[in-house]
Amino acid sequence: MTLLHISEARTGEDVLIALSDVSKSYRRGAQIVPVLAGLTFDIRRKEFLALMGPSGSGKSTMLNLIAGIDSPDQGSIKVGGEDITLLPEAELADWRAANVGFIFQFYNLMPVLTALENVELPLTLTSLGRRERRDRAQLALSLVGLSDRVKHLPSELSGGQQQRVAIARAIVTDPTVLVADEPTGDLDRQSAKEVLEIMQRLNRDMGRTIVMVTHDHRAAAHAKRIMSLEKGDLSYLVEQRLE
Ligand SMILES: Nc1ncnc2c1ncn2[C@@H]1O[C@H](COP(=O)(O)OP(=O)(O)OP(=O)(O)O)[C@@H](O)[C@H]1O
Repeated sequence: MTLLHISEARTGEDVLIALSDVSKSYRRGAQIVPVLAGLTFDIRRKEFLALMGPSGSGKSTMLNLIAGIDSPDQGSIKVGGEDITLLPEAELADWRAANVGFIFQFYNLMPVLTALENVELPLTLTSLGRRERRDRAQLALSLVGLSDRVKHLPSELSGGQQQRVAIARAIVTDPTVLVADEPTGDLDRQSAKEVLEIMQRLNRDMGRTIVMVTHDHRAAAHAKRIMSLEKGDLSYLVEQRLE
């Protein structure tokens, strides 16, 4: 394991996501709070990146920018060569639906829908027919080991199982990138391990690009690369390569 400065780690090869001079501040009353200041770094295709750092250091902000949920004040964010900061809001929403799979800490499943219906939901925005949607949702659920739970409601599933349904929902549209914000934050150690092993498999065996925010070193150890966003010096990132 080596520790190196981010600028030395940039190879330029097979870059999927490129942040260039990205800054973001929030306004709190009359005060402007800078969160990200001139951040430049790349995420390669098929990367599994864990983003760590102290509370309030801007991890979720950065994830939201990469996912097109939020826009920077300055700088460009290119995903697959397309600068998403230039897209108007309506186009950005379409871009997100087609390119980003979200995994949240508290699963965000629809309580009145079954596991299968939850996974099918993002496909209702596509032109796929009913049969095709169902087949894809079933396949996604089988990839997370839940073929025998398709008809269960979220309330009939454990936390770990609910998060696996959420992962199936995130991959069912075949997105360009999976973003996960504290995906194991609400899980016991065993369920967390199962969820992380599924994410690892999606990355290693299926070439999924994953960006995961986590506080947990055990969770981060499942990634291929760990970056730490440091409070105080917001543009400084430390990278640990785990390969
Ligand atoms: N919508 C918002 N309006 C105002 N301030 C915000 C907003 N979102 C985030 N912030 C502030 O920006 C800073 C970074 O927040 P962010 O959620 O990105 O940090 P984080 O590293 O993910 O923290 P945590 O680990 O606690 O989730 C914090 O000081 C937060 O209070």
